[in-house]
Amino acid sequence: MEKIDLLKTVEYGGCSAKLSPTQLAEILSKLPKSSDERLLVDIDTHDDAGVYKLNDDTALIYTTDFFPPVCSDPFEFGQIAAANALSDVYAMGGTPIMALNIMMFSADKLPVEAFAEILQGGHDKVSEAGALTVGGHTIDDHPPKFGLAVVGTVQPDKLITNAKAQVGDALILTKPLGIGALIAGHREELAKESDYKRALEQMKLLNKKGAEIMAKHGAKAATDVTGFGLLGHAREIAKASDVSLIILTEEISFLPGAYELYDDGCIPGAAFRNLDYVKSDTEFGPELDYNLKMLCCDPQTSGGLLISIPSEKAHDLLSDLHASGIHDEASIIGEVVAPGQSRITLI
Ligand SMILES: Nc1ncnc2c1ncn2[C@@H]1O[C@H](COP(=O)(O)OP(=O)(O)OP(=O)(O)O)[C@@H](O)[C@H]1O
Ligand SMILES: [Mg+2]
Repeated sequence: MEKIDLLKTVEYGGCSAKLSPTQLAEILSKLPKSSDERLLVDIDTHDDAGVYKLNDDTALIYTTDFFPPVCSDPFEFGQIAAANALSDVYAMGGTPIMALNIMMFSADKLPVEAFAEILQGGHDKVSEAGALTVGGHTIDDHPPKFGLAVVGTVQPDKLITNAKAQVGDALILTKPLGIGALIAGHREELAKESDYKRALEQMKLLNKKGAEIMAKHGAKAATDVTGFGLLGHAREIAKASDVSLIILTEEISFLPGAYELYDDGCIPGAAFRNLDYVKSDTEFGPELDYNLKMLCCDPQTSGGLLISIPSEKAHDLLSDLHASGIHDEASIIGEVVAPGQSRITLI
């Protein structure tokens, strides 16, 4: 059988395919609100998932994410899409328990083997997460899209949201930035193969361990960094928590090759869209390097966790991330300060 290349089916894959955050925010602001005292997290705070309290011991976390191919290999695409969908449960401090496959695939346009391999890849990550695939839904559509709807659980008093960052907290990012750069660079045949492979590994890496470590250290606020880039998702934390954030670019880890790609002008369109979303309430330091500024808007697919934790606990949390052996590049990238004129200051 001829090797299937899913990237040939799309222009924008992965989380770069998300609707612009500016348009999404406008549409959501007009949606009728669901109100119920058991609803612990709703759309209002643009958080990673909805959360519903069943009783004093258990709340349900409910989320979905799906997108077009972000890589060539169907099995790997399935793994990445599933890792990305599961990530929202981890960002809320929860444990995924069940998943449904969401699949759009046209058997007229692609060999059905690709369909099976995407599902196998998804199943592989759902199993690694310790959750169960319990069904799904498929419609005929091209280019293909795949993702999950995931249900997780959390003890209500251990719930982590994007609305609980507090002045004095330190900000920790668990994975390096630059995934969007490497995907675009690979498509343009500008990225080194080894650098691109590194990006694939980061996308496949579950945020499970990072989430366990942040829960162990009592973090109260977090989100996962995906299509809106570091600044877009940081802004959601700042707004929902009514605080401001100072982010230091020199403390951020970037994937090898990402800076060089941006320097060569290989910047995904979604990075400009993300900049547009944050620029009105972000202050950029006068000496900030242009490529670093844009990399902070780089669209991530299955990116890391952005954690807000009291500063006195931050170093222990960071040590545990490094000791895990899978988050060597995690770092403290900034701090939470009282709300000021700008939601974010990027230096
Ligand atoms: N079609 C929609 N209808 C209702 N709410 C939506 C819709 N699309 C997005 N949202 C809500 O908008 C907010 C932001 O969504 P978004 O998909 O960016 O976040 P997310 O679920 O954390 O995904 P990711 O982790 O990939 O960024 C969330 O509260 C989400 O539930
Ligand atoms: Mg999220």
